Amino acid sequence: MKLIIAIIKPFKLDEVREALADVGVAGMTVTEVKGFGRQKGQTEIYRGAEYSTNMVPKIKIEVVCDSAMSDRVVEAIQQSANTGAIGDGKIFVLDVGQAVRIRTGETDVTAL
Ligand SMILES: Nc1ncnc2c1ncn2[C@@H]1O[C@H](COP(=O)(O)OP(=O)(O)OP(=O)(O)O)[C@@H](O)[C@H]1O
Repeated sequence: MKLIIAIIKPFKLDEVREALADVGVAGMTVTEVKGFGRQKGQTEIYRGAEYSTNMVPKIKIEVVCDSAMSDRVVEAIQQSANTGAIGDGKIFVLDVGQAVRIRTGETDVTAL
């Protein structure tokens, strides 16, 4: 099994979710996060003064899937989250040792 972590632009979430459903992803976790890549330098006004902030709102998607479908999941995210502009995000792929469905005790791929 693989854990695929994707950091994407928030407005791309619906499109990415649909693309993941199309390749057979059954579940995912979504978190609102902040981060920066190479773009940095975003500015914001607070009480009339301009402040530089390096932290840009992003969405983090976590998907655990069978290793055999990992490449398809990564491709679906890369294509659906892509605008061609800076800040489109990153995808990380990690190995997963174990999964358990709490309700039934099913394990590994059958727990996904
Ligand atoms: N090395 C990293 N480790 C963890 N998270 C990262 C890393 N790089 C980027 N991120 C996350 O991904 C988000 C988007 O990164 P971003 O797309 O700006 O990266 P980039 O390398 O500058 O690419 P681009 O040139 O396309 O902007 C960041 O806001 C941050 O949350």
